[in-house]
Amino acid sequence: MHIVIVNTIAGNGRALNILEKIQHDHSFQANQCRSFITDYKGHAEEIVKQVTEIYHEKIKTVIIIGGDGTLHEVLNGMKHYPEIPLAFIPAGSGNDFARGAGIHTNPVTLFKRIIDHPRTLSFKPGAYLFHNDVKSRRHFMNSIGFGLDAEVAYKADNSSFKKVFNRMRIGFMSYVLAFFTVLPTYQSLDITLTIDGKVKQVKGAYMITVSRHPYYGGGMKIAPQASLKKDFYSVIVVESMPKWKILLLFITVFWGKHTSLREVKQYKGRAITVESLSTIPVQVDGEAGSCRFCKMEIPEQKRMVYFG
Ligand SMILES: Nc1ncnc2c1ncn2[C@@H]1O[C@H](COP(=O)(O)OP(=O)(O)OP(=O)(O)O)[C@@H](O)[C@H]1O
Repeated sequence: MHIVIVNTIAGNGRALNILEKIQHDHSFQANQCRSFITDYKGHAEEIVKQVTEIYHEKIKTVIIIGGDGTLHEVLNGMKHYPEIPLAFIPAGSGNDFARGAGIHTNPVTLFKRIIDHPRTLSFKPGAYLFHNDVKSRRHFMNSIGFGLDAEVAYKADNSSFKKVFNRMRIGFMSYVLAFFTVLPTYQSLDITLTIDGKVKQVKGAYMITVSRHPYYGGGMKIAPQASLKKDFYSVIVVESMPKWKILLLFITVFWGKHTSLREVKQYKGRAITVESLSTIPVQVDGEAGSCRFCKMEIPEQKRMVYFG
């Protein structure tokens, strides 16, 4: 049995169009595919949790049609079943995971290949927790960012212009606009950063990003050296710099050239902790919130992803 999870609002309705196309395909009808449509935020995670608990022995693949937010939910909904392969048909507005994993194929062809002859990628997602409580441990597959990027993600998600840009298929523009709104009043961060046991005091940083692959924010190449094939994180620290230089960073990041700026430092590690005396903005796979502590580790278990 193949489980297909569809987020109706992802990519401004693109996921639903893709579902309609693949439902008419012979592979869908001939291969015991059961589709589930999300009705609200967090629903994908609930559906997958229930379905995998009941049918885990019968499920061949969980196929997601949606954006990175849906993938994040599904990854966490089935974290107790790492042996069940995941497949991702990108239909969001940002689709950074698809970029990082090299998924480019057209959706119907991708679906057929997932069912018949999938190529596989075996990778370790990131694991994170906010309260040093292992029960609250969750997974992420793109990045966790602290500071400016999280503030921008929050602003973009809660803006009226996001829907307009998504409808025009230029979803990244909502981040561009949010960036220019947030920058003038943005306050930098004082953070204690620990990478594999080595402690660094980071004063006046604009942001710290911990990545599993290079992309975020709808195509910005924030961590050019990160790769899903490597079992460590790429950590980018943007130190204090004049605001005009932040603009330069914002332009060059689309090509991954921002790392040549003196204030941009790159590190790598398997166990990362970010701590602050005050509450700081954080984004996990694009979902914005706040925290004072975050621990990120590379888990033991790998997750199999099918793609075309
Ligand atoms: N029916 C629904 N109504 C409202 N929100 C939903 C519904 N179904 C899913 N969601 C939420 O929609 C959010 C956005 O979904 P998703 O990230 O998949 O799409 P996207 O934002 O278009 O893509 P990307 O993250 O790649 O930019 C997720 O947080 C998800 O929980």
